Amino acid sequence: MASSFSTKIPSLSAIFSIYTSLSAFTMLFKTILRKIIPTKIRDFIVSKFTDYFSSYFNPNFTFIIEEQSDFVPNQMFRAAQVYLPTLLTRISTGGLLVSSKNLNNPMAKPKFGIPVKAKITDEFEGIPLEWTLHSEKDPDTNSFQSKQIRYFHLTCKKEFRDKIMSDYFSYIAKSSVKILTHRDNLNIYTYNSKRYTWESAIFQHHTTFETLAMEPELKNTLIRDLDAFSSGKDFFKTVGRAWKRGYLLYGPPGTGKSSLVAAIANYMNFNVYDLQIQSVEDDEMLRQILTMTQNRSILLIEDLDCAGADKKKKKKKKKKKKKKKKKKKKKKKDPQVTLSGLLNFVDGLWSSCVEERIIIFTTNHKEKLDPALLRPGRMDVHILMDYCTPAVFKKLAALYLNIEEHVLVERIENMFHEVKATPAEITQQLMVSKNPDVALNSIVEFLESKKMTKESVDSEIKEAEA
Ligand SMILES: Nc1ncnc2c1ncn2[C@@H]1O[C@H](COP(=O)(O)OP(=O)(O)OP(=O)(O)O)[C@@H](O)[C@H]1O
Repeated sequence: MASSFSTKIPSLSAIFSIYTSLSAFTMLFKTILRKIIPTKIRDFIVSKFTDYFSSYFNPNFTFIIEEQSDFVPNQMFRAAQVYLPTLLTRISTGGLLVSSKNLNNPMAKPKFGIPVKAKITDEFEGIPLEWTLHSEKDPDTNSFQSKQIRYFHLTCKKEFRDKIMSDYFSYIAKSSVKILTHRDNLNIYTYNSKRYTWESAIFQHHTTFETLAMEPELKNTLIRDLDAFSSGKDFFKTVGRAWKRGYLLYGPPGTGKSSLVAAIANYMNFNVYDLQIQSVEDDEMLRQILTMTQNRSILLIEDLDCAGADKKKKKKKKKKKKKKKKKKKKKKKDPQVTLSGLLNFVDGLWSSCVEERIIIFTTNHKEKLDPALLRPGRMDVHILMDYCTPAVFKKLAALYLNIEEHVLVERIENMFHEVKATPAEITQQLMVSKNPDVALNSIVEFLESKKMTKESVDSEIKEAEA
């Protein structure tokens, strides 16, 4: 029995020789593989094997939702950004971001946000889900730039993948629209070109259509226009137009253009993106900046005549180009955004990258703007915010002094035929006192002195001409 057992077990030297042959064969095989198969193909095969085995054994499936998709903001990322703060109580790991941006009210309730790497659980029709926000430095930026790439991971069990794809994402999109429609605070954003990002602050401008003095007919027309825009999603789709509306507000300084923007934002419940176009380097940067804005928002470009969209600047630019050929100039400080770059967003292909967008340009000098901007179809509505008229004055007096009538009202209204005053100037006088006699007399004095100054300037001009 002992002898038959010993004959079945190979000797130690036999095992060693088999091991040596196998190792030699493996090494030879590896060397041949390395020599015959190019590195790229080898890596591909290895990664396929790894993917296959890891996905075979991993019961989960992960959706990756990047902030930018093909250089355009990913609407699903935005929807998740709006939706997830409603689930903050379900953060399972990590902490919470706490911030308070309400400069006007330090006692205001702080806002809570999702930190990077924190895990948030959700449940959809009984399916457990887990969200995680990730952020990495963009490998395409150099060491002086700090651009980050952000993306969400949404993980579920593999068997629910199709259900999530078909129903959950549309649920998130709908929820985010609902949340945005009923938001408590509006934000105003300004672009930080060093950090490549829009920075926000709470927008607390109290001007509404109630407190804005405008010709009543003009105000009503504007409100009707905004209502039609707001409920016009299907209409815009049917006629094949992007769901956006452009307003050009023009008129002298102090006539209420900025106040009107605030009234529109409050009426529509839209955030405001206030773009200082002078700080935008070129059309490419403009495209990137504007595609980072959100739906249901106002894009505001103030003082457009100072922003490279006026006729003179265009001519100047041509001259500059010629000069540049002769002599290389130092860094240019003029904005490089071209009119066509701007128009691309007003009515070009890029205008459709954000939905329910209001674009507002303001200018003190409409006559200086390039006619291309004023052509029909470019800015849908042109609104003149002008010097005080009797109707505007009556509204201001009612707002500031709570009066409908006064002996001085007619006198002041007649004075507006002889001397121009802006609503800003009139409100300054109305602030002098809450007593109507004092405040209205102050307006009379102010208008008299303005009239005298105007008359003396006119006579000086006449003398100089003579
Ligand atoms: N139409 C108006 N109704 C009520 N208040 C007004 C109106 N116009 C001006 N005001 C008052 O004057 C202030 C300055 O007005 P606002 O900044 O809106 O004018 P603007 O036309 O935008 O001026 P600018 O062209 O210099 O930016 C406002 O804060 C507001 O108090």
